[in-house]
Amino acid sequence: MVETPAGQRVLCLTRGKKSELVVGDRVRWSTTGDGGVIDSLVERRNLLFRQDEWRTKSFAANLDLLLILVAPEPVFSESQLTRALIAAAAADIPVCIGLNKTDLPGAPVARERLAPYRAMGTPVIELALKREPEAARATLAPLLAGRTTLVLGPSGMGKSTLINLLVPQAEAQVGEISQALNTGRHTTTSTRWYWLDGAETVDETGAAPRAALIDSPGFQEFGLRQVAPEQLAGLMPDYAAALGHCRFHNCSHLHEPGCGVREAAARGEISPTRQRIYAELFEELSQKRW
Ligand SMILES: Nc1nc2c(ncn2[C@@H]2O[C@H](COP(=O)(O)OP(=O)(O)OP(=O)(O)O)[C@@H](O)[C@H]2O)c(=O)[nH]1
Ligand SMILES: [Zn+2]
Repeated sequence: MVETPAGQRVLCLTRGKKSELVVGDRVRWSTTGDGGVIDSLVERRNLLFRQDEWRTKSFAANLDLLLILVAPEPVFSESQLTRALIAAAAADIPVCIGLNKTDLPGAPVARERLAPYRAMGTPVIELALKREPEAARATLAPLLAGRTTLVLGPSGMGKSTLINLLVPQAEAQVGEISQALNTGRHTTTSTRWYWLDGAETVDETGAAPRAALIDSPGFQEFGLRQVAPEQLAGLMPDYAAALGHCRFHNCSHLHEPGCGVREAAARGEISPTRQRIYAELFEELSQKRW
């Protein structure tokens, strides 16, 4: 589906067998009368994707912000959060963590788990999308204004609630959480683009870029095979801040003597959980590629 600058939506075919197009792409296309055909892709500003051993899965292109939703319940995986942050850093996309459901009793623990992220400079906002929708709207408005934002989050964190709050006409379904499994059902099955109204700002040229939200389906695995192990530390802000003091230039920061990163970690500048995730990722990304 291609949208013209005038806002008309045209159903287009692609040339060739397999389409590599993703939501957020800009394309050149020709009309075929009742529809259109996509001729070419305009070069992407950025592309957020995950990659495992077998395949690459793109989320969306040309993003201004990645908003990662987490919540006290279901308990979010710090490994998944970190993977999303690393993928965004690798694609040069600004990030923000949204802690939702702050009305729940587990909020202080979740807030504590996010402290290392705040400390390393990752913006964290607090939301209670269901309980305090107007406050959530006020918190989100300046963040989303004039930008294209991809909302990412494991199932059950409140993605659909957020879309429904900001895009009243969206028929995004709000999934009822599966209490028994302590996991949400996957109710969002395709990536969708929504224009946001009422969040307009004027840029330096006097134009008012419209705000847009992209809703993507939940995911189980977040492969980072696009990242080489030696790139990893540079893409994790707490690790990156400690770089430049290792005895060996190709230090893995795992076991080498004279490692400035491990010294920083020993001083408490890198959380134990982040150290564990780094070690796991380093190992995973060092495995032989087929
Ligand atoms: N207590 C509380 N519950 C919330 C809040 N926001 C959302 N929920 C609930 O959390 C559950 C999951 O919310 P959804 O918006 O469906 O989550 P989702 O991330 O879209 O999940 P999927 O549709 O499974 O991908 C629903 O039962 C919501 O009512 C909140 O601020 N506080
Ligand atoms: Zn080191």
